[in-house]
Amino acid sequence: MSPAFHAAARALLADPLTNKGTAFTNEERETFGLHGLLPPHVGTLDSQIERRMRALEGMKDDFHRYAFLRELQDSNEVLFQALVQRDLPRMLPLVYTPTVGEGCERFSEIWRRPRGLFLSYPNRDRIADILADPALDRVKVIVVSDGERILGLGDQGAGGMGIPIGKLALYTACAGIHPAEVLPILIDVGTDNAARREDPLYVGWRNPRIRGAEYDAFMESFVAAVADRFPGVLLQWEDFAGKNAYDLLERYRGRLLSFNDDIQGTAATAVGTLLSAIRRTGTPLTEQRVVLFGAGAAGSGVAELLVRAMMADGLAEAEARARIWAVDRDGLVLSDIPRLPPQQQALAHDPADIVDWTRTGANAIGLLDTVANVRPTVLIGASGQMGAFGEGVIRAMAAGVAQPVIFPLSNPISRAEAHPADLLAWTDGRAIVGTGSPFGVAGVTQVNNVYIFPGVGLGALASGAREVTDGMFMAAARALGALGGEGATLLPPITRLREVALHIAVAVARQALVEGVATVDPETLTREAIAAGMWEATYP
Ligand SMILES: NC(=O)C1=CN([C@@H]2O[C@H](COP(=O)(O)OP(=O)(O)OC[C@H]3O[C@@H](n4cnc5c(N)ncnc54)[C@H](O)[C@@H]3O)[C@@H](O)[C@H]2O)C=CC1
Ligand SMILES: CC(=O)C(=O)O
Ligand SMILES: [Mg+2]
Repeated sequence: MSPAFHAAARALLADPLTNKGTAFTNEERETFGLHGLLPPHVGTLDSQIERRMRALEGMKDDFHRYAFLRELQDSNEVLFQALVQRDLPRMLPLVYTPTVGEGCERFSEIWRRPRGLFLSYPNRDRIADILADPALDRVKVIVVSDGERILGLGDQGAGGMGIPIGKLALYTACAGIHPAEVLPILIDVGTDNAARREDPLYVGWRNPRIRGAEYDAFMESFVAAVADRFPGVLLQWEDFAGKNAYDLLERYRGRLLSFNDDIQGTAATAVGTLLSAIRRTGTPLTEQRVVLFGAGAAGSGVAELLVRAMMADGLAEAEARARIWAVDRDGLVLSDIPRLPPQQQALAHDPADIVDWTRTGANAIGLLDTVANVRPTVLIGASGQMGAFGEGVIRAMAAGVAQPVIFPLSNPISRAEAHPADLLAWTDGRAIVGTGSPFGVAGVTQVNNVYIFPGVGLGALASGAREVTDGMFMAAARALGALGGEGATLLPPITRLREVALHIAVAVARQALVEGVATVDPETLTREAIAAGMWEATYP
């Protein structure tokens, strides 16, 4: 064997996209010169899964399981995906929320080998060169974050890369996007998290965050380079903080096929779940009274899609907005509060609306007073504030409604507004509860945008959409809501996420056709055709 042949054999094993480990057959070992590099046993995907499951169960905690699975993904993509897909309810909490939160906080500690791209500010003039890598020729889906608002855990800098990696693992697991077609990107413009910067192991750029015009110029070069290198790529903005989340979405949704998962994906998830919930309670959407706690990207996204859904059901815009109340860090969002961010101005009530409210204090109106006066049928948390839904608030809500719908959406578990078991206890089991992360409490639905983004992405790509419209998210929400749940839960179980993604993809693709943003022949856009394009985790 020539030196080149030996090198090629090693490269085959080193590349997670080609490595089959012990599952290389004897013929393949012969052809590719793998004899000796592998032990003599010829395994199967099943036996490999069994071995990894045993290793996983022997580990001391979920963080180590997360690190183990990341290493497996970096050594053998088929095996990683087959393992994840075989037991999604067990694996999702390990590769995604809640464990991915700790995975981001401790990203530098478990850094082993590269995955995806780090586009750091010092490399701002090299973006096109970096993207030119032929290994990226097949990329169809990008998830990008700048790490500033990682779940409810704040600024994690370069460690935020755990989120694009996790989201894209789910694009493959749920929407069947081939692992060679996904690209996680971390925009490293520094971090304002001093603990990260001062950590000697930190792998990111040790600099306070670049902001303002420099940041905008950097993002502009990034988008221009992506549009040039990957025409038609679907780009998902993820876990950007505050104003950047809105600005990037609005600035670029017409230039790139793109959406913001925290604003739009979360909105479709929450509205879809709510549509399922109201089939249980029997109260129409147009009669719901909704209190949102935390009116940032996720909360305001939910509110705007709710307004749209209520208007579709017959309310005037003002009537819909009158039914939604937002509480943020300065209390009830009112139009006379100075310097409200634009997304909150749209949700603000007139102070005249509350003149006859009973109040427990003279200052800002908090959640308890809001709940006591609005008597909401629905309470949604997207604040990242652990325990914000306390017993008093929940009992006040439950006093006014037979089946309170309560969704503490914040992730990970350490940031949830309430523990679902408490919500059930304080409402004598009457509450209909949905949480962002899985708590393992029977009858509680996981209300997480993983129910939406894989299907929206798949539908947008399948239809060759020129943009991802708000109508496509509304269609996704309705499709999700129509699926309903099993037993007390509102959505299909996690085991069925692949079916859910396909179902949503079909609805999204049809909506793209209706709105005239699809570019493929409508005849070809069948459920069967979309399903046929979904990659299965088996060895070639
Ligand atoms: N379940 C799901 O699918 C999703 C859950 N989330 C979760 O929602 C949370 C928020 O995410 P984003 O909206 O993107 O963040 P964000 O930072 O845009 O919004 C958070 C909002 O909460 C407000 N807030 C902070 N402290 C508060 C307090 N003490 N009282 C009232 N309001 C307070 C902030 O002022 C801000 O407006 C995170 O924990 C995130 O993990 C986000 C997206 C999807
Ligand atoms: C689920 C998600 O996207 C988040 O918590 O940010
Ligand atoms: Mg997110």
